Amino acid sequence: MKNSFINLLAEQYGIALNLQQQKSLFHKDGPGLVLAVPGAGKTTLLICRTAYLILVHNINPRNILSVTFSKASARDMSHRFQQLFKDITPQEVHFSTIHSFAYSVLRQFAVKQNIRYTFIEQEKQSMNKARLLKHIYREIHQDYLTEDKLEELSNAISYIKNMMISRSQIHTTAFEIDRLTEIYTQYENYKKNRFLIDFDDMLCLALDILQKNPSTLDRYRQQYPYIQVDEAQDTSKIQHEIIRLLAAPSNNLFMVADDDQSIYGFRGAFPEVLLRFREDYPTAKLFYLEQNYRSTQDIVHVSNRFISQNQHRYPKKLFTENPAHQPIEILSLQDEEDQLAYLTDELKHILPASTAAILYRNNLSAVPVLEMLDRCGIPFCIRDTKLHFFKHWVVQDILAFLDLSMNHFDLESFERIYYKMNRYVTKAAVDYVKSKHNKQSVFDSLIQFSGFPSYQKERMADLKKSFTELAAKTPLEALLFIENDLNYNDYLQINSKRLKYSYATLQMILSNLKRIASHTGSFIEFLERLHQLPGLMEASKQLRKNAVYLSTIHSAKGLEFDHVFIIDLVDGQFPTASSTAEQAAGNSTAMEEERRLFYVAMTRARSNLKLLSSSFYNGAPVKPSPFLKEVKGYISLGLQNKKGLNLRADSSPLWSHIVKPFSKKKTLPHPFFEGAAVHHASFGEGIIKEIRQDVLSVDFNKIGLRSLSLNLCIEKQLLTLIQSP
Ligand SMILES: Nc1ncnc2c1ncn2[C@@H]1O[C@H](COP(=O)(O)OP(=O)(O)OP(=O)(O)O)[C@@H](O)[C@H]1O
Repeated sequence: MKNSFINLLAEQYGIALNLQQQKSLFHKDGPGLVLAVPGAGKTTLLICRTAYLILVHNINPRNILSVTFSKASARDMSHRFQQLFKDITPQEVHFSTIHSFAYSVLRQFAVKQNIRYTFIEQEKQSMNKARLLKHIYREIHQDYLTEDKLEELSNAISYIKNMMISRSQIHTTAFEIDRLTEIYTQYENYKKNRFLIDFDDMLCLALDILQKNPSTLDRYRQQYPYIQVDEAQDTSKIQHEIIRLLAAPSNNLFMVADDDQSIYGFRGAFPEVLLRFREDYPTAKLFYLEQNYRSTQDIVHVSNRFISQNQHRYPKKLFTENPAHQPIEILSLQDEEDQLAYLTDELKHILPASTAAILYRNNLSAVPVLEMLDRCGIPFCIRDTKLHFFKHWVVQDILAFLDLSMNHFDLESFERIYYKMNRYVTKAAVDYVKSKHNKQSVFDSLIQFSGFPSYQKERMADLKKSFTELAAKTPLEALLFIENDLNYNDYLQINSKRLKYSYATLQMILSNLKRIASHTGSFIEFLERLHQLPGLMEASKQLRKNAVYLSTIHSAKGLEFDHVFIIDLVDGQFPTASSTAEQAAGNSTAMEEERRLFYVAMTRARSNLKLLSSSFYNGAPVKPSPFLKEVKGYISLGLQNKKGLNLRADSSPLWSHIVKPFSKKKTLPHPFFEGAAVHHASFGEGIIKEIRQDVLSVDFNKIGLRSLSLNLCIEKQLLTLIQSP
């Protein structure tokens, strides 16, 4: 029977399962855990096993509960099953998320009890989740909750529920949200009294119903004697609890997971269940899928070595029969500008564009990339919707500076920024300015305010002058002026801790703004661009064909591309500074998750993997990500194995083509030379300090030393020669 099913799969459906896949597929009764590597055919296995249970064991599809973590995976499984096996049964074969199973439990219960639950996430609600959390936060803290802090709070609430943390234990969590227990309690009370539920309440309520109603639990157990779980590494503690309860006592539980791809710790994923599966189910069978069908040997070899450094994992031997293609490339570029120029150049040659993806750790990295791709006419598709950059308060502050410079009567902008410039403007002075609103400009009111001593009035006159000067500047000059001359940078640096932001993040936001500003000639153009980019981003979601894919690594899970570029690989960004600090203090949990994240990123690539770092980031010198050094070592080991040579990585000729600085590119003919005075369309005047192939280092009068792509300057006619020295 078994053999004929395998033959049927091969002959009729064109699926030649390997021996490891076959072994796990034949596991029918009792607990089984399949540990798989990336691209090993986990989903292939699950849909084939579903067909096997139906065809060979005559199990009614209604009696199989197949669940996975995300809606996208459930849809993918369903689609793939339908494509292959739709003719094997007249019954519908279901693949769903655990949330959707929990919802069906809740719905049936609610109908019986005559309760009407409403989802609080729904936008139409007068008090939806976001509004409610903002309201509670304001009541408790007398302060506004920003969009990114809202996301953090929302994640914290989700984590508490998914990890089944009791209210009395909330204070033990690591979230940096003051009075979290109080916020959580008020949020829960508000919902409870109105039969409102959020996404994770479905899980809490379903578990509660199953625990408290033995007859209901029994009914579900009888309906689903076979349970299959895909992506089990992403399953949270409460989800595992629901599954554990349902599967008992027969425990016909078949879980497929890659513990090395568990990257949702912050949302409550609980892969520990996998690590102690044998303790929870002593009769459990363990299976391995170690053959990768996706990537070339180079990628598989390096990824395998890299992930093996984690301690808390099931050791696996990732291998592939795919050929070697070309070694992974590590590119050390000068700065982000250089990185963008490199990407543009590479992407021009990749056809169709949809075979390429640009992946990043932090979704702020997307901003300059999408701006550049749009400018260069390269179509892109961006999946992540939670990019708060354009609404961020730092961006809003900068816009208020610009607005006030253009309209000295703009009281709203003045109130937003007056205390962010270190100009000692008192509350009484602000009240006076308000009382004179519409009659005279805010600056004239400040100069006239009788409560100020004469030296302070002089300062106010200077401030007026500064804002008049500001209005005459180019957008980039204006941003630099706000940062430095109007002390906004100092404000960010001094207050970042109090505002619970890392200063590096705030700098990155300013940096992104400057990059956008550098490509615009006037305030209006700059404002229009800021307005246009979120719209382009939204519209890009519809584009998939022939568009480069931009994604955080988290959102790229499960996807694969011929060409993968992982960008911004600098120390402190990836791995994050906090994971490095925690590791130094003896706790490697966060660092292990960073490593898994990097592993997920590398294993998205089929054949071309490029890892990009830079020497400067946000204007400051940085070190490359320590992950790169490690990867370099593994690449060279791979080369040694292939060639049977014992070469030192940094001296071998083989090595030199792996570390390929961008500056090795051919440059177009140009009139520039070191020492020449030049004028740049955005950065103004400066002196060329160095020309190394395509990298031009210019010391600008206004912004200091910058590295530019020479080719880009020539192509876009950005740079002109002023005079010889
Ligand atoms: N036995 C096999 N022979 C040939 N190709 C296979 C086999 N099993 C799976 N594949 C192919 O390998 C690729 C990866 O399979 P699948 O998407 O199921 O992997 P996965 O384990 O879910 O990957 P990941 O976890 O990295 O997202 C698919 O293109 C699939 O068709």
